[in-house]
Amino acid sequence: MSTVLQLKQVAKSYGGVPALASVDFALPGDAYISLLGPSGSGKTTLLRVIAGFEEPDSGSILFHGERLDGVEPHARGIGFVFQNFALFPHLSVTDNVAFGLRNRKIDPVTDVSVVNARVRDMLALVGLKGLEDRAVTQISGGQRQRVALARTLVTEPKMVLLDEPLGALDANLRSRMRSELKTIRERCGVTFLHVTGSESEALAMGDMVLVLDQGRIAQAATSDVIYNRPASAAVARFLNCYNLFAGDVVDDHFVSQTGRFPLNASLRKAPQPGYAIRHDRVAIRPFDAAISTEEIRIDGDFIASEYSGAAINSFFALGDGRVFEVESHLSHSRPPAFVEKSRYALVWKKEDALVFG
Ligand SMILES: Nc1ncnc2c1ncn2[C@@H]1O[C@H](COP(=O)(O)OP(=O)(O)OP(=O)(O)O)[C@@H](O)[C@H]1O
Repeated sequence: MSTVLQLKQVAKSYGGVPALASVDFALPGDAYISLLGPSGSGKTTLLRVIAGFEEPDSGSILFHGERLDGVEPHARGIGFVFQNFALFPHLSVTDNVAFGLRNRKIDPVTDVSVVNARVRDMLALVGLKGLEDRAVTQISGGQRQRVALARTLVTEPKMVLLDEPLGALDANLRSRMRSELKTIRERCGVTFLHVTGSESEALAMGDMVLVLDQGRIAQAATSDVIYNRPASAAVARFLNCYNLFAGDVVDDHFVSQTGRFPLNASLRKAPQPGYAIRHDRVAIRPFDAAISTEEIRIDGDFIASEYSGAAINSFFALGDGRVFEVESHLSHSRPPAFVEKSRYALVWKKEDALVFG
């Protein structure tokens, strides 16, 4: 697949503090890309640099093989959808969408019948037929999101950047708009780069997921690889589904404050040593249960459980005061009710742990 956008060692600092330390990646055409990172990792800065609202201090950005240095934002052919949608409140749905087309700096469209036809097609594409004359103050949040998208897409950008596009919507609408956005992207065939702080959104939407950590790409891979094989303890932490231990690899053990975990062979190269076991890879057994030689056990005092539809998440206090989480999927069997403050064995297979060293 051809490369649409390539960043090489892009860096940007504010007042001597790096927001982007050194960013390298290449994005394929016709794909949905999620950009995931915690608050302050540089996501918005990265989008602004790609869009041309900020110039990088160093490094290069190539769009369809051409360097973008000094190219004005409106001349880049890159659309931008803002988190708060930035619609004109006094204009109708149609006029909001037409605005970008009539007023763009390069090649504005002045023929009314052409504008009307393009806007009509675009409103149909994003599912807003019938709402053409409504004021944008008289439509729902999800519909406003679609107007913002239509207004960007009508200018036929070669790529679209979306900054937390679902952040302003309620939880219900957010999950509906995930599949809407993916469908709309498939219809128009351009690459979307979607910034989000939500790991579930990033994994659900991205054909490829970029994980940003302290101004660097910590991992770029498919959702499946990111989820099952995070490249570092930092990536595992952002996924919110791993218990993590700091410590060191000593001979064939990982030694942490909580205990010494025997290792199986594979060790992943990473900037920091760490040990990770996914919440749903852990079994909760009675305190007096025995384990096999292939298993690892730690003890924890039950704190509480949280029911979340398809799963129950149970929390345990470890000897060092840390909280350890176990996810039991209800498609297996429902776990018994655990007794508060009672001690249980928390057991996993050696081979299920990820060990970074
Ligand atoms: N205009 C600015 N002036 C000074 N510092 C800035 C500016 N913009 C961003 N920063 C700093 O750069 C770093 C990265 O910020 P950025 O907004 O890109 O992060 P983010 O990942 O988008 O965060 P969030 O998810 O909270 O929006 C932060 O430390 C931030 O304080």
